[in-house]
Amino acid sequence: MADTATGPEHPAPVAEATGISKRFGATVALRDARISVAAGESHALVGRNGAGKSTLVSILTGLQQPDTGNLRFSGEPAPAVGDIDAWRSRVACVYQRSTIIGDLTVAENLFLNRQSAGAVQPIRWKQLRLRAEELLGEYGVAVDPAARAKDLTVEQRQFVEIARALSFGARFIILDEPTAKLDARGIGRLFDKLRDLQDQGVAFLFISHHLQEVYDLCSTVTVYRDAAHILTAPVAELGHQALVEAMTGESASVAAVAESRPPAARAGSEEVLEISGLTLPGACEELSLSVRAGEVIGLAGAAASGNVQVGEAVAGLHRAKEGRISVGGRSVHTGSVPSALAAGVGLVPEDRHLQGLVNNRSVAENATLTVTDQLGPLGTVLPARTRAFAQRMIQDLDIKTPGAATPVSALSGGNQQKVVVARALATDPHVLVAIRPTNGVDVKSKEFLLGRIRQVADGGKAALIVSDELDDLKVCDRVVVMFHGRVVAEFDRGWKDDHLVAAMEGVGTPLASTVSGTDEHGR
Ligand SMILES: Nc1ncnc2c1ncn2[C@@H]1O[C@H](COP(=O)(O)OP(=O)(O)OP(=O)(O)O)[C@@H](O)[C@H]1O
Repeated sequence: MADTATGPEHPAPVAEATGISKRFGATVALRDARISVAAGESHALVGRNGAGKSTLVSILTGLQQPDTGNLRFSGEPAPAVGDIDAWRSRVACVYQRSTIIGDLTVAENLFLNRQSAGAVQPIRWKQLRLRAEELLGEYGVAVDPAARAKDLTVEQRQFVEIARALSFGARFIILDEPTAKLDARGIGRLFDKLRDLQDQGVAFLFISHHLQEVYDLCSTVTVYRDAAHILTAPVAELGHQALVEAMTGESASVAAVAESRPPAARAGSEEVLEISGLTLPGACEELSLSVRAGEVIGLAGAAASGNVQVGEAVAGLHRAKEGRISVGGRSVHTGSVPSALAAGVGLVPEDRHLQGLVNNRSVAENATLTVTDQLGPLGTVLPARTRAFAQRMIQDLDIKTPGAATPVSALSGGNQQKVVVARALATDPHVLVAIRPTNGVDVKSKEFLLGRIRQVADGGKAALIVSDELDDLKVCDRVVVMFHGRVVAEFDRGWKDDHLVAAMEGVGTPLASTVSGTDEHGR
């Protein structure tokens, strides 16, 4: 920004970073990058997977030191490394993954390490709870201070983290993909809260791969590409196409996946996946669904709909109380992962951290975990074959990594997700169950991933995409919508966004109706 004058009329930016460079070994994560967030501003930071966003966040929050560059908060130099309290009073970050401790109560989490006035004074639990109640009340967060943190919803947990940040005095909060695990209503409530806080002078740096959220929430946007700052502009002056072009450096149309019409499933083709009368306690009741060879079916639903559990059950992760799941006509023992694997089910799990990756292992090992039997004779695993196999996947899915031997933990979030998808595809599954497969993946890489899932079906297999992301669902031949454990609607290709969203929210579409037509893009 050209105007750097400060004073009562022009307060210094709450955060300003200039000339920031950071390397990890041979990887340049940031090159002479910059950002400036004004007081009370809602500023978006966008870029493709691996562009350097999370690295910037770790520098802005004092977790990592830049190799070069300057960092100031409200005009003052950044605190010394390790002065945690000083950093906390300037900036806080709400991550996609929780930083609060599940076994502690909300009150304990809020006042962790500051329960009592002095080291020798005992903790007064009742007082702690009252202070927590007061604090949560002040920021309008309706959460019981006595509740265990692990029992909170993602949304409640984020609100607690925001309240905790504000209570340290921070007036600058970074949100790193905060909506990734929220459904539409949860996102709406989060945005309402952020707007309230913004009215009170709190500034945000908002990171998201959902560009519509940038338009809905932010006034300014900064784009990083290949470790460098590309532009900063008022959101209102930058159209969607221009924003994507800045992110990708290409002028290609962004809507390639949505607009490319995949071939319809072959009429009369065999049923590859059949779910009949499935009851999973607490998740779904008497649910039936079938997917034919050549089909990609969407199983849509909001957070409590049960769609994720149904997908997981197909992969053997949940035992059914009643009902049957069969793949290629063969029954799968519900609750048995080996049985599902043997039947040819591949899974992209919901949480790549909990169910997906082995962090300290290489990209090659992670990508080939499911196919070790193909990597050498008689139970041996040949490193050269593993590398070659992984190399193909790295190219196939456009995974940004220095090499196949790089530990998967050194990859950016979106590239880790691609490794998870690569692993599921490696087995050449008969049925691919992909749960929110493009979570954390940038707009361009989404095309690759969804295109690859489409190819599974086009090759005569079947795919089930379990998601509430409209972009994920647009590649599907048919979308089945669940609400509170039951199928409430079914949409053929060409559905309208608002109809599908309404069905996921449990309004509108009557039970089992089939809705089709032309969507707003004329498809
Ligand atoms: N600890 C690390 N060790 C080695 N390389 C790293 C490390 N952290 C990040 N990198 C590399 O730095 C680059 C920037 O990664 P970063 O996580 O900042 O990207 P990002 O823009 O946040 O991506 P995403 O959208 O996928 O989250 C990537 O090439 C990544 O592999």
